[in-house]
Amino acid sequence: MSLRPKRHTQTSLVLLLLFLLGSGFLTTSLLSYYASRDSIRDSIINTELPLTSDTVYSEIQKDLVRPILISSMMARDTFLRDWVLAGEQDNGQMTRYLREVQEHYGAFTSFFVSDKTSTYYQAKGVLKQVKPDEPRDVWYYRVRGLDEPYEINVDVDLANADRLTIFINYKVQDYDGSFIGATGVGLAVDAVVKLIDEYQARYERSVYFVDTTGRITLTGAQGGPMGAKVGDSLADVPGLDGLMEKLPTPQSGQFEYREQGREHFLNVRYIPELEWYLFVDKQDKALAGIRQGLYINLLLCLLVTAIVLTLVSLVIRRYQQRIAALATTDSLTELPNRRGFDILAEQALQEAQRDSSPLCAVLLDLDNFKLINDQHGHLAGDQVLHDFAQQLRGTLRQSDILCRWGGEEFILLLKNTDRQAAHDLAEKLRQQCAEQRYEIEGQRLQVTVSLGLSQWQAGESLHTLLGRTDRALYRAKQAGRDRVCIDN
Ligand SMILES: Nc1nc2c(ncn2[C@@H]2O[C@H](COP(=O)(O)OP(=O)(O)OP(=O)(O)O)[C@@H](O)[C@H]2O)c(=O)[nH]1
Repeated sequence: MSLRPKRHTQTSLVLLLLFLLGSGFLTTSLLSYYASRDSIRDSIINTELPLTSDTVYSEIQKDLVRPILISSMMARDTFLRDWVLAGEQDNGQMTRYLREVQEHYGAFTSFFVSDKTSTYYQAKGVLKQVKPDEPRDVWYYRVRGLDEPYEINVDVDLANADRLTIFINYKVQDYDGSFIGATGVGLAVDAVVKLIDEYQARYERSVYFVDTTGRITLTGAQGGPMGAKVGDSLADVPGLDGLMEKLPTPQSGQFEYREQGREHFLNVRYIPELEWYLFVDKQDKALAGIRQGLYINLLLCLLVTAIVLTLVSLVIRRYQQRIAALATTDSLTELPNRRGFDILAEQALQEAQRDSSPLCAVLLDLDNFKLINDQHGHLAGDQVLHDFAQQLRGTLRQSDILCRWGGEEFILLLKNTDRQAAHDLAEKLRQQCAEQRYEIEGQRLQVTVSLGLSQWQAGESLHTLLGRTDRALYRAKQAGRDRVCIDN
């Protein structure tokens, strides 16, 4: 015998819980993710990057701008100009002057080129004569035609075994403003590259310089963004499309862009002395960290939701089964009640219809039960009912359906049982009951039972079958009780 509870209430409750827990967890996880992301982004954009940029800028001031100032000072030096105007008499004086500047200010090289004699002076003496058709001297003739007072040029230094050098080439003019030569100092590029590497290591940022046209002018030893080299244009560097969208031509400001799924924060600052832009680029790692935190968080929420839902559905299912059992079970005899019988009988009738198997119904009614209650009390009556039910259950097969029909009346559905077999069984039950003695409070009570029996006819409804069975029972009572009557 099985009584199955319906599942749809449980499913909708579980779905509701899933929705509530899921949306709750998702909302809190996303809110905390966005809050931390915004605060990290805010701190990087508004504090960290500008601070780094300021620091790098001030170091640049010291390391790159200082040579410009020195060169500017040399160009305005009265000794230098007087010496040139006096006809460049004593080379030793100029050489000493350049050596003093180089040593005192820690420059890599120092030079003066006279426009009148085309002589290239440096700290160790006269280096050579500059010539317009010599490719290495192009810079000089360019400086001569400059509108601005100076230029910064990255070039090889003949005086220092052709080392790559940043030259500050300053125009020298006499007291009337006529061009009389070019002077300045040089800074070894590898020293500047080392400086950039130091910034990058210290601040964990990518630091490089770009000129006004977007061409990379100076990078660390590992190159610029995506390994780009000096001279490359940012627009031509593969993978920087995100940056180019935000910043087609260099300009100062804060920018955010994506490169191969990675978030970048960029601070760009114009250095007027160099006419270069300083790029300080931070590839975000903190945001990737909190994004990973979000995924772990969501995974945990999913796990908790799954555990909670599993537990809840187990509990619900258990209680549903309990409630269903309570609703369909008679508490005194622990047999199915009428509601339980309706479910079981419906299934039994369908089986009989499908298999064309015989099925019999038997109604059992204890005789003169009122007397038991009246003479021995209601509790004794309860005990008799309980013991009678147990006795019946013990005699019947597992497949037989036994229910308490109400009061002192029971109903029995016998599957795969024809009228004759059912009658034999009913007779056996009647005899058993008549022979049984119920031990209650020291007394041995005896009851008899009347039984009405009928066989189900194909296509017949449960209601009709029970009506016929009830009539058979009535006849058994009328005929004097303690007997079995079969409906014809
Ligand atoms: N103790 C007890 N008595 C019950 C219960 N249900 C019904 N009864 C009693 O059973 C008695 C049935 O009485 P009647 O319907 O007159 O039938 P009867 O006395 O058995 O007489 P017949 O059925 O005609 O043989 C009533 O007194 C009910 O109160 C129950 O759960 N416990």
